[in-house]
Amino acid sequence: MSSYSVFGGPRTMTGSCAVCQAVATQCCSSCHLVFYCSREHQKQHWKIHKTQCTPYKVEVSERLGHHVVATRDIQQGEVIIEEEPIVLGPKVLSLPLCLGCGRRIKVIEGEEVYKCSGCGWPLCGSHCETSPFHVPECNLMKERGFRADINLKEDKKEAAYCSITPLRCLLLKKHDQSKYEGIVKMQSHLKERRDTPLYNIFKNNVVGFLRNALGMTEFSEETILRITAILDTNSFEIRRSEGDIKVRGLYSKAAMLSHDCKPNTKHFFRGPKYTLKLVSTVPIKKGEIICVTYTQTLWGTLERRAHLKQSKCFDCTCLRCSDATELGTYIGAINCSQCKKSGGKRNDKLISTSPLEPSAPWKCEVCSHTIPGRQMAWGNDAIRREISALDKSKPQGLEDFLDKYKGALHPANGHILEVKYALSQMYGNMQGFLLSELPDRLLERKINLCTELLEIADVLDPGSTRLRGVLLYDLQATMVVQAKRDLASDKITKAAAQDIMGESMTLLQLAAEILKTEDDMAHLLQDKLANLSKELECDS
Ligand SMILES: C[S@@+](CC[C@H](N)C(=O)[O-])C[C@H]1O[C@@H](n2cnc3c(N)ncnc32)[C@H](O)[C@@H]1O
Repeated sequence: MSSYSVFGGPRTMTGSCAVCQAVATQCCSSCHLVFYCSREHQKQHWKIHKTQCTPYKVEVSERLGHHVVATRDIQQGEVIIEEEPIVLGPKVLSLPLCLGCGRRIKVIEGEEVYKCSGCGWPLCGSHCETSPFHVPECNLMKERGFRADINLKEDKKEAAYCSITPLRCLLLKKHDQSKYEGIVKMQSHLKERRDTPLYNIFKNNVVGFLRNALGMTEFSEETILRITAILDTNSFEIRRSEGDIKVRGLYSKAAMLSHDCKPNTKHFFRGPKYTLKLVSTVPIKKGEIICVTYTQTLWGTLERRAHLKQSKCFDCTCLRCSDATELGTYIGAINCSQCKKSGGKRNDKLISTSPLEPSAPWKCEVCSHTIPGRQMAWGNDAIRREISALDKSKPQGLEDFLDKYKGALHPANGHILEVKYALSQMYGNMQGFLLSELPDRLLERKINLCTELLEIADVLDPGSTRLRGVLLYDLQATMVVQAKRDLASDKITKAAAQDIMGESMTLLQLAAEILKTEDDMAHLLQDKLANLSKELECDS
C-alpha cells in the first residue's frame, strides 16, 4: 500500500485526534477507526498507523463471542488479514513428521529414521536440529533428561505427537510472554469438552507426558487441558504446500473469525513461516461480519452442525443451517420413497421439518411421508463410511456408488455431490483418463458434472473460491477438447467452434483470476491462458 493511498477526504464523524487528542472530524478512510484533526497529523501518524490499519474490527456478541466486522466496504479479492502463526506444530494424530521443518518423514522398513541428537525425536536430518521450531522443546527435554523412543510406521498416524503443539504453547510463557498471554485468553470451551473421549485422551497422554515425563509441574493439569482445548477451538489446519502432510497453527487475528456455512472469505498459507492470508471471496459491505467456514461446504446441515458441535462446541444457526432447503440447493435432501412408489416425480424430496433441531423428523414436500431425524443421521453416517471405503484409484467404484443411490438420494444431495466432484477431478486428470484420451461420452459426462457442481458452488461457495476456480478451469479445458473433436468430425461448424473457444477463454480468465493465489495452479493457468489466446488468434 502506498503511503498516502488511504488519506481520504473529510468525513463527518468525530473522535479525538490520534496525535494531539484534539476534537477531530476526519478519520482514516481505510479502517475508519482512527481520527485526525488535520491532514498533517494524519501524515505524521501514518508511520505508526500503517502497521495497524485494517479494514475490520473485532466485536463481541452474545451469539458469536468475539468476531470480526468490516469497518468499510471490502472488494472481492482483497487481502484482509496477513499474519504469521503464534504457534505451529503437529496435529493430535500425525503421520511421521519432522519436528524441525514440519516435512513428512519417509519411513523405510528396516532403515533407521534420523533421531535428534538432543532429544531423540525423529527429524529429517542433523540440519533440522537447529530449527527455531524445535530448539526450545529440545532444550527442555535435554534439561529434564528425557529422550524420546518413538517407533514410526510409514502410513500410520502416531499419537505421541499430541503433546508437541501444547508443549510449544506452554514454552512461550518463558520465551514470549505476550504470545503466551494471547493464547490463554482465547476461547477454550473447556467446560463443554470435559469428560469427552478426546479430553480423557489428553488428560492421560498430554498431561501425563508434560507433567510426569518432562516434570513441567509448574503447569497445572487444568492449564494444560485448557491449552489443548484452545488449540482444538482455534487452530487452523494447514496442508503443507508439498501436499504430503497436515500440521496445525494458531493465529492471533484469524482466531477471532467466526464461522458461517456460506463464508465470505478464503484463506491459504504461504512461505516457510506459514503466513496466513485471508482474502475476501465476495464483496463485503461495511458492518458485515467477515467469516470463514470451519466445516465442509458439500456436507448437509445434519453433518455440518454435528461436526461444529463436536469440534467447536456450538450450534450453528446461520442462514443456510436455518433453511431446510439449504438456500434452495437441497443438499441434505433424500428422495421420497412413497411418492416414487405411487408414481410421483422422482424429485419429490424429504427435508427437515425443523433444521435447527437434529432430532426433528424429515418430511416429504409433496406427500405426508416422514422419517425420524435420528434415522437420517444414521443413514448419513453409514453413507459417509461407504464413501470413505470406496476405491478412489479409478472412477468405476464412484460411478457404481452414484448408480446405487440415484433412487434414494436427491441428485444434489451432499454425498452425491462429493462423489461427483471426485469424478470430475478424475476424468481428464488421472492416468488412463487424460482429457485427450477420454471417449466422447466421458467428455460429455465431465462437462455435465462440472456444470452441475458449479450451480451449487455459485450458491453455497460463491465468488472467488477454490471450488469454483477448479470447476471453471476443468469445464473450459473439457469444452475446448470437445469443440475441437466436434469440429474435426464435422459435428459443428467452424463458427460454432469459435464461439465455444471464446466462451472457454472467458471461463479460463475467470478461473485464472480466482486461482492466482493457489501455488499449485497459478503457473499452469498462465501457460493455459497464453496457449488458448494463441489458438484463438490463429483460428480467427
Ligand atoms: C475460533 S473461535 C472464534 C472466536 C471466539 N468467538 C471468541 O470469542 O474467542 C471459535 C468459537 O467461536 C464461536 N463461534 C464461531 N462462529 C460461531 C457461530 N456461527 N455461531 C456461534 N458461535 C460461533 C464458537 O464458540 C466457537 O467455538
